Amino acid sequence: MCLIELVNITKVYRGKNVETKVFEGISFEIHVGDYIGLYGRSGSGKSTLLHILGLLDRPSSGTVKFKGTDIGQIKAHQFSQIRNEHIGFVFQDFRLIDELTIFENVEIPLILSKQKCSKAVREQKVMAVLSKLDIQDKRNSYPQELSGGQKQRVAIARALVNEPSLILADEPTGNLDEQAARNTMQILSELNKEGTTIIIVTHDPEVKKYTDKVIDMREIVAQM
Ligand SMILES: Nc1ncnc2c1ncn2[C@@H]1O[C@H](COP(=O)(O)OP(=O)(O)OP(=O)(O)O)[C@@H](O)[C@H]1O
Repeated sequence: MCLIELVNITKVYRGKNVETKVFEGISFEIHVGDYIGLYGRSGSGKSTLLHILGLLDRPSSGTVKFKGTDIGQIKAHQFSQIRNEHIGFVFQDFRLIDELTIFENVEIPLILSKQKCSKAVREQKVMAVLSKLDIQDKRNSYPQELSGGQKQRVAIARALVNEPSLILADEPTGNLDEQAARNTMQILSELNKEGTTIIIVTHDPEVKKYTDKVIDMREIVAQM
């Protein structure tokens, strides 16, 4: 089943003096259950593509369909609603909020979700993902009190709490030592086995051992 369909996508950044065409006329599909590594050299457009797949940005032209819905045809608030409910993000620098506890950080997507749930349900959902990621004992700690690997587990818990169809991970192992990186990749593999579609942007060749498919930016640009 097709989760995301990109048809004839072009992305051009128009600055004051410079116009950068990142890619032109690319088409491909992401299927439910895919575990994809997105590779390419620095500046090749990986983040740009990830932002389009994650509904953080729109292409300059072409069609993006998410679960069959043409996202070019929907209003801005629906666009962010689909993103909130269906997509979880994991970043290299974790992006946890320092002023909030681990519990509160993981609770954020539930508070932002349009499908409001009670405090008791939020508590139950947050504790379930914290336990799944084996970080429940840190619920009252603050991000700066955790190791890099623990922070990334919290970030994965936050990405998961809304039970998204898709997880997009931008260099998730980039700030981790070898052990924590392996642990993070094992967690993502488990989630994929449980049915979550995952796309990982990476420079790390080790990640290829885990993913099932590769999107190489060189091939995408070669389509142009
Ligand atoms: N907001 C922007 N405005 C103008 N140009 C941009 C913008 N964002 C990215 N670019 C340009 O688009 C191209 C692709 O950038 P992008 O960040 O997608 O690459 P990347 O493959 O993710 O790189 P890296 O691995 O270094 O993060 C680059 O030439 C970059 O300068």
